[in-house]
Amino acid sequence: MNATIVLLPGDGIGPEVVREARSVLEVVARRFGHRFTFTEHLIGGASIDAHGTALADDALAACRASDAVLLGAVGGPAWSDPNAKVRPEQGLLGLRKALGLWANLRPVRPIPELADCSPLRPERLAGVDLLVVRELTGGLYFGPRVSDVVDGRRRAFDTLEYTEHEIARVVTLAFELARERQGRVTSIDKANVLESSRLWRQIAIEVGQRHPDVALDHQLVDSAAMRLITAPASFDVIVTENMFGDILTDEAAILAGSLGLCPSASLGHGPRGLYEPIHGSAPDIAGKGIANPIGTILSAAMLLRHSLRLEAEARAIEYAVAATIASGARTADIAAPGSKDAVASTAEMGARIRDYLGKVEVEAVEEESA
Ligand SMILES: NC(=O)c1ccc[n+]([C@@H]2O[C@H](COP(=O)([O-])OP(=O)(O)OC[C@H]3O[C@@H](n4cnc5c(N)ncnc54)[C@H](O)[C@@H]3O)[C@@H](O)[C@H]2O)c1
Ligand SMILES: CC(C)[C@H](C(=O)O)[C@@H](O)C(=O)O
Ligand SMILES: [Mg+2]
Repeated sequence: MNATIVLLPGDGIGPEVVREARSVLEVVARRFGHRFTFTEHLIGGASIDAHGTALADDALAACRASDAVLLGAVGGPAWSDPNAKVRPEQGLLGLRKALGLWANLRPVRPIPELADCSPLRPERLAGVDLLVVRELTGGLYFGPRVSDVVDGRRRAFDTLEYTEHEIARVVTLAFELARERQGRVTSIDKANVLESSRLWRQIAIEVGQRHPDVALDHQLVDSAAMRLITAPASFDVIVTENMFGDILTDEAAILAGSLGLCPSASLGHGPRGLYEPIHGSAPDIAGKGIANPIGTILSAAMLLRHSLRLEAEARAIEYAVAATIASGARTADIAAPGSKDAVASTAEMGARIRDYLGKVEVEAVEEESA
């Protein structure tokens, strides 16, 4: 197939990890006989420096015209002045909104060989396989906001606002995805305090009534944060509002062993999606060539699966990542403490994954995925 993929490397480690994911996609194209056309654009701080805006019109137009977008990360200390008029994160939020990407899928499935990397005991990690469906274009991120001075005192507020429609579509998607998995949805809210959460819970119940084959339970976000650590295997699909989902998924990433391992897919009504690792620009390690590229490479696999409907190709990447980990390759973030094994750079990890991809038996993977 022919597909146009826009690359938005962004800031910090973004360009380092996107470079590896692009090379992985190029190997997939060669092995499976596709033609992927890549165009690259600036976003975030890099775009502010070049154009004065976090996402220029031509970059957005290219994303709109593409089949899928692969993004690295935005942000960093150079653009973090609280008084700044323009911020890198506006580029990412604007892109999600402009493309209508209201659902963000964040799967977490710990790899057994990496159990040592997690601060949790291995028995707690047994059977963990969860998917967070995070609402992505509503809530505190997009509600009315004010920062002003009243009677000589500074004041600021953000608004957590949701409509019935915004909640229903993302909760419905969570139920549909649960049907393909273990058939359980946990809706996470703060219904003991927030009006928006009480509406969220009512809608979740109504959507649940239309999906009687899927089990629904509700949890309050504070105790859910605890249960993610004490009983992570009790979750199948989690659905939650934007900010809760942001926070809970960084926490859940630690079940996998590192933030650097976790991919995501942002989807709306059509096939076009935005794919990005859940981590940020990691200013503390940027430029050192040591970032873990796996979250971005697995995001590229999600791109193939969800936007291009290339299931066999997506699985081939996932097999290659699993084989690479099984062979002992480790970037610094997933190296066993005190391990004497040579630690792989970002580029070495990418190259090892591509080597395994080169050995995948294309026909066997295609048959298995059919
Ligand atoms: N999607 C995005 O673009 C995105 C996501 C989160 C944060 N951010 C931005 O990134 C900047 C830094 O935020 P932060 O430091 O709070 O979070 P971060 O995710 O950038 O980093 C948190 C910690 O995880 C480590 N880490 C992250 N990704 C890694 C990887 N691939 N390999 C190895 N280690 C990795 C970092 O070194 C750091 O110690 C901020 O400007 C923030 O707004 C962007
Ligand atoms: C950078 C920031 C706007 C973003 C978010 O909060 O959505 C990030 O933390 C994420 O998880 O993708
Ligand atoms: Mg986040």
